[in-house]
Parts: sequence; C-alpha cells; structure tokens
Amino acid sequence: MNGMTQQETRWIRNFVDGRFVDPVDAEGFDDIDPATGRVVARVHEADRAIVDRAVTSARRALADWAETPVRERTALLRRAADRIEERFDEFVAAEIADTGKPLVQARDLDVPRAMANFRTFADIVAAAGQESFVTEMGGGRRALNYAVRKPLGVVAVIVPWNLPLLLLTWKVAPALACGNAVVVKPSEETPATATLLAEVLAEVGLPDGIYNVVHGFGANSAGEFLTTHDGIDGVTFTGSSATGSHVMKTVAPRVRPVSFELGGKNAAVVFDDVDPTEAMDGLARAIFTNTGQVCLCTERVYVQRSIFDDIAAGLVERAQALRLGDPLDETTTTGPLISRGHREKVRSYLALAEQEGAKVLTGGATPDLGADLEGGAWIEPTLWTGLTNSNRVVREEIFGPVAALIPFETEAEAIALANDTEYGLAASVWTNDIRRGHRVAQSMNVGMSWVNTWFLRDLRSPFGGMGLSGIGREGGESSLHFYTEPTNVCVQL
Ligand SMILES: NC(=O)c1ccc[n+]([C@@H]2O[C@H](COP(=O)([O-])OP(=O)(O)OC[C@H]3O[C@@H](n4cnc5c(N)ncnc54)[C@H](O)[C@@H]3O)[C@@H](O)[C@H]2O)c1
Ligand SMILES: O=C/C=C/C=C(\O)C(=O)O
Repeated sequence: MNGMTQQETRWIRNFVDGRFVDPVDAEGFDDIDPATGRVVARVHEADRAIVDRAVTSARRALADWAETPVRERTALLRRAADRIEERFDEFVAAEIADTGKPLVQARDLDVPRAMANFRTFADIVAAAGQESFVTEMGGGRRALNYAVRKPLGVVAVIVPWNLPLLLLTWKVAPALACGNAVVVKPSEETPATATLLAEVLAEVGLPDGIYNVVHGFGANSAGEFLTTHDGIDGVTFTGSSATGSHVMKTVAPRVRPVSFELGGKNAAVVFDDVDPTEAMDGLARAIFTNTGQVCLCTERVYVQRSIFDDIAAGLVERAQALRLGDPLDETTTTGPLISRGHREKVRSYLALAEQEGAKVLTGGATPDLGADLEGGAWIEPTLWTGLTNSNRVVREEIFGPVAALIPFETEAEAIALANDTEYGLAASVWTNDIRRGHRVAQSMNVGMSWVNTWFLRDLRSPFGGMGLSGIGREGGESSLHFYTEPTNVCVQL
C-alpha cells in the first residue's frame, strides 16, 4: 500500500443516508498528492450495493425535504457556507493534498467560491418567483395560468478533479436549495473535499439521505452504477466531452435530463490597440491558472500581426516568471498536473506539437524541483508559435499549461479562426475599442465571452457551453430551470 502500513491507513469513506460507511472489504484505491506522488489516504470504492443504498436513501428522504419551506432550505445553505468558513483551513488543506494546487489558489479561489456558491443560490432561490399569466379569451372570459416549480428529484452529481469543491458546490447548492436530494460521485483523483462537505452538511442539520457521496471511477464503478440506476431523476455532469457523450447514451433509455459542462479549446483574440501590459497579464492568467487545468483556460491565442512579437515576448517572460514548487509555499504560483497519467497525455501533445512544426518559445520539459517533489506530476509552462488551425494541438483539448500563439491580420479573420472549433465554451477579446469588444465577443460561438478580462464571474449569469462543450446552462435562474420541474396550472376564471 505504497509505504502506508495498515494501522496508518486514513480511509476516505462513502457517505450514505447521513453516516459514513465503514470499509469492511477494504476495497479501495490510493488518493495521491500530485505534488509529491505520495499516498495521502485510501479511498473506499463504492460497489453497486452502496450506490443503490445511496440512491434509495435519497429517494426516501426526498419528499420531506421537498416539502421543507424554502426559507428553511436556504437558511441551511447559509449555515453550510458559514461552517465551511469556520473549517476553512481544513478545506484548503484537503484540496491542496488532492490536487497539489498552490495555497494561494485554494485559499483565494476554490474554497471562497464554495461559500459564495451556497450563499448566492440561497439568495436566488429565496427570491425566486413563479411565472403566471392572465389569459384573455375575448367576450370577457379569462383564465389564470401559473407555474409551480417542484424539485427534479434525486440528482446524480458527477464532477471532475480540477476545481473539485468549486464545481461540486456549484451544483449541490442550487440542487439542495430547490428541494432535491443528491448522490455525488467526485473524481477518483480528488475525493477529499466532497467528503468533508458531508461532515459540514450533517453538522448544519441537513436531513439524512439528502446529500450522499459515493467514491469510485467511471465505467464498471460508482460513476456508471449511479448513471444507470433507475432511481436517478437527472444527471448533472462536468468532465470531458467524451465521457459526457457516454453518460448521455447511458441515461438515454430512461430519457433522464442532463446538464453537461464539458471540454473546451478556448481562444483569445488580441487586437493591436490593446494596453499590452493589461493584455499580457490577463492572457498569462487565462493560459496558466491552475496549471492550465481549468475548462475555461485559453489554449489558442490569436494576436494581430503588428504586435505579435511583442505579445509573444511578454507571454514568454510571464511564463518563465511562474514559480513551480511546494504548494504550501506562499510564493508558489503554479502546481503540478493532477497525475502522472495526465502528464503523459500532456507530454504526448508536446511531442506532437514539435512533429506538427511548432516552435517552442518556452517550456516543454520536466522541471527539476528537488528531491521532495520529484515524485510529482510537474511540467513546464509551454508556449508555441508556428502552428495553424489545421494542427491537432490547436484543435484538441490538452488541459495543461500550454498555448499556441497564432497571428491574424483582420477582425473578420480573427473571428473565423476563433470560431473554427468543435468546442464552444469560452473566449476572451482584448481591445481598447469597446464597440469592437462588444461586437467580437458577441461573434464568438461560445457560452461565455470576456472582454479585457478572464474568468470574472457573476454567479447569476448563465454558465455553460455549446457544441462539444456541453448541454444546458447553470448559474442564476438557469440552475433553477435544471433543478426543478415546472407544472403549469390553468384555471378558468
Ligand atoms: N465545462 C466545464 O465547466 C468543465 C469544468 C471542469 C472540467 N471540465 C472538463 O473535464 C475534463 C477533465 O476532468 P476529468 O478528467 O475528471 O474528466 P472525466 O470525464 O474523465 O471525469 C469526470 C467525472 O466523470 C466520472 N466518469 C468517468 N467516466 C464515467 C462514466 N462512464 N460514467 C459516469 N461517470 C464517469 C469520473 O470519475 C469523474 O468523476 C476536461 O475535459 C475538462 O475540460 C469541464
Ligand atoms: O474548469 C472549469 C471551471 C468552471 C467554473 C465554473 O463552473 C464557475 O466559475 O462557476
């Protein structure tokens, strides 16, 4: 067991019907710290029986929770946010141990966003009204049409490893606020914070069975046991496009609704009238945040030719200024990839890029960070030129700290290049001509388009993608549309 003796084993357990399940058969897998490669815990893999118990307990608890007054449900969400704040350092430490991400990111983004997700959806659901219409039929006859929203039911929540707590609570908060029960399947790479959240929700009084956590993998494991379960009323999934497509097929026979946040190959378009420093600082964030492991990250940078060399030089300077190292060091800006396996995938694209004619401006190698970190999944931030939209590394999602810089001449050419993709998640436009900013941002075939910024989020706005990047939107009212089923009532007056 990778150097951990039996008595040292710290188990990360499944959480079903309000209590942790003790691993009797010790069936499990290692939870590995990607910064060092060390095993930090053993995770109890949920078998089909445990997944069935989770779904069954969710169904049993659903009716009372659905009947719970909205003000009580939203008050509980606010208590959950407060309790996360009280246990803030535990969540930060757990997220870092699972992902290797720098302290400054877990502290300033991941955990604060979890609190914000709970508080925002408490506000939105508490204030949500119902739709109604007075129908005039002529001759003085009228009818009243009004919609009442009921919970979708038992929702399967399947999330990835890059922003584990942020993405989990982005779904769980509105789902619970709307009166649903959830069965969560966190990524096998990052089981810790979903499990810690189970403790918090129990501490703030969430009824048993409303929040369940089952650990495991996808196919022939907890993920598939969950999506194929008859007791599931809908699936909200964040992950790769390929897995999303598979999940869609899995639930199709039972025609269950899905909400998909999938992959991306996001573009930035940089015009020659930009403030260079603002643009290069923003672009460096967009490329390298979370070691490029954010679905919104930029992997294609289109730069107007007259400033191409200056922007390229500035991005190289910023890439080389990134500090890879001990995640707990406050000066560390960039962590490892999530796993050695994912690093092999990213490395394969580094090799492919060179075969496709890329010129490496910076990066491309494995950094030497000293003995303590040599077991980690480290890779250098990398920038390429010399590529075109016909190259695989410019078309396929890599999900690492890499980007291709490609020149353009005209606005029309830039829009065509940026939209030349099967994905459609996010884009950014950098220009001081604000009318052009609006125009080009609207021209992007994506779910979210930023102008002179990136990853600036208003949680009330619709979030999601088109094409291979997903189905549906979550955020603000959009979340209510997925997590509830409206019944329209028409009354002859
Ligand atoms: N659009 C977004 O908001 C968003 C956010 C984060 C990550 N992503 C995407 O996620 C990918 C990286 O995350 P990942 O590697 O965890 O993705 P992944 O698709 O491999 O796994 C995502 C989750 O699905 C589970 N899963 C895998 N196969 C399954 C199956 N057959 N049935 C049920 N569950 C299954 C996994 O265990 C994991 O919990 C990237 O493509 C990234 O773009 C998208
Ligand atoms: O990796 C993808 C990041 C998704 C971010 C959100 O879902 C969000 O900001 O609400």
